[in-house]
Amino acid sequence: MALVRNPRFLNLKLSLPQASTTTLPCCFHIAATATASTTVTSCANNTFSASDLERINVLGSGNGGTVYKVSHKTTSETYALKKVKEDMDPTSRRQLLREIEILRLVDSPYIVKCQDIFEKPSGEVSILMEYMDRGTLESLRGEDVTEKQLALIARHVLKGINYLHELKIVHRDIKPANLLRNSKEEVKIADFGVSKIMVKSLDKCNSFAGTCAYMSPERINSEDAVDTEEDKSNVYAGDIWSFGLTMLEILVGYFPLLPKGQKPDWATLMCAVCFGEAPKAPEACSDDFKSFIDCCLRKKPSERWTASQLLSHPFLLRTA
Ligand SMILES: Nc1ncnc2c1ncn2[C@@H]1O[C@H](COP(=O)(O)OP(=O)(O)OP(=O)(O)O)[C@@H](O)[C@H]1O
Repeated sequence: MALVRNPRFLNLKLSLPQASTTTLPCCFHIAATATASTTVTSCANNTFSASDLERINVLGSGNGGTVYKVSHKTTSETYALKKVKEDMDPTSRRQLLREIEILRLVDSPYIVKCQDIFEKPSGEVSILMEYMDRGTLESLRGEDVTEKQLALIARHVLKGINYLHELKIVHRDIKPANLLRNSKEEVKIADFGVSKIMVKSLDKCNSFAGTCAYMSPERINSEDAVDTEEDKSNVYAGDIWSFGLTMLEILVGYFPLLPKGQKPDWATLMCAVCFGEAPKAPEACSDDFKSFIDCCLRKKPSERWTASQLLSHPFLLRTA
């Protein structure tokens, strides 16, 4: 039984499905003259060299590696450098390849920008990203977030989700730990390790990838939660469920699928998602917020609003 590390911001991870390739994309190769550290491919227009960067401190670490705050020696610009483990298992390697493929595709003010990607001859890969100086939305823990502040956060995240969905990318791991803030009050989506590009319109996306606490009912139990073909093909709705849970969690201050203070475990969580009522905003919240959450957290995927529809919801008008 998987126990949750933190009772407020949950992080129950499950493994990725098997993919057909574990090789780096063709553009991702080391030049013949490779030295200890080589710039391999650039996500943005600028090209960096790893030797131009100076480590300042560790920002955090996840399953795939460690993220450092670094400074560019000449420009003094600050960046975040994600160093991926060298001894990656095939699953982590697939995750990295997916992340790189998507980072090279996306360019939006609502997605954490990838500046460059480096690979050492030893196989160690580093991803240079824009630095988000306020960390993840988990850092809002213990803060009294008002509905107005939340509406601003929600607008940014939804714009990012809408951008991804227009590119036919499903993020599949929207949660507080994957949403980063900066002191310009911007919120951006990060971590594309379990995301998927929907190549064909009939691609299914019900695999168990991501953080299960934030998974929609249809991703946990595709048999029970979907009745119609429309439900089955609406793979993007899973991101809306995770987004709705995340927004509600930030406002109420605890994981909303379980009673406050209850220590969650796998079975309780799965029952709550699949068999319980969809979580609702507390009575004390505004009618607009209650309606917003209701539009995100409908158990049938086809009844959930899309990111584009939610961007016109009255709750967000207070940020316009
Ligand atoms: N661009 C960034 N700017 C500032 N801090 C960052 C940035 N990217 C990551 N971090 C910090 O580094 C931590 C680790 O990030 P990373 O993406 O490696 O792992 P994770 O998302 O927490 O876990 P996992 O990869 O296992 O899902 C984050 O929780 C965050 O605090």
